Amino acid sequence: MIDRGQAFHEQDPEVKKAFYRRDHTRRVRYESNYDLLTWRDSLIISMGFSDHIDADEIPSACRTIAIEYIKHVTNLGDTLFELLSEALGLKPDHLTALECNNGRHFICFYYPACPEPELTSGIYNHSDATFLTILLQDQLGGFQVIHENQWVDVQPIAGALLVNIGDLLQIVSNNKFKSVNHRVLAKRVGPRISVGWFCVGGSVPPKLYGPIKELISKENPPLYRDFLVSDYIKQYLSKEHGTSGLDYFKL
Ligand SMILES: O=C(O)CCC(=O)C(=O)O
Ligand SMILES: [Fe+2]
Repeated sequence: MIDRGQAFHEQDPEVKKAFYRRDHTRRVRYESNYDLLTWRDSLIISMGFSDHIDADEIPSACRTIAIEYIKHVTNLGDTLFELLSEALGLKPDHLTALECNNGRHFICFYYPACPEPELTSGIYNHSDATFLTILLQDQLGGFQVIHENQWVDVQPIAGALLVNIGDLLQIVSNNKFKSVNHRVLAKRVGPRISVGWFCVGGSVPPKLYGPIKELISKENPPLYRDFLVSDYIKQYLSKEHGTSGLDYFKL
């Protein structure tokens, strides 16, 4: 997947141009220098509105492997949601019944070598506005998480996947799970390739989420108000970089 993702990003710009769009309703799109604060390009396949992927829409450089990868990572996500449900003391299908595994986005990132890495970042400090994120990274390194107020390198391990809890899972679990702040450093060496699988929950028709009722009691009152994923994302995007939308939904 890493090799074919790199192959897509290293094609002639004329070929990539066909996928370049800023229209977020498009299911397959290529973004370059999206917000100028990040030193990376992205190939996005959104399955947010429907699960069906039209193979012809996916760039031929990575089509076969991307379809295969999405199938496997979606299965893995389903299994993780079962385990996470059980860890909360709920039935295994609880989180999938809430459609936390829906609203999936596959993104293949390309972080080019950067001549002045101290002036930018691969992706700035943030937590994900997702329920769950599964990442595949190459061997270059640069991914860091905050641990005890310090940035700690997450060393790549060949064949390993990185799983991050996102803000939305923190809310529905009423803080039993915590989303993690992370970033990717820009580097003089590159490119770094990573592949993310993000799921932001059911949004068609819009679904109201909030702390799971079974986790609420007199001793554990709800810490957040109910919200629509679209409202959460709107709030998240309106914030300064490095702050999540969690505070806005706190009771
Ligand atoms: O590229 C990576 O390894 C992480 C990307 C990331 O954190 C994000 O896009 O939210
Ligand atoms: Fe992230």
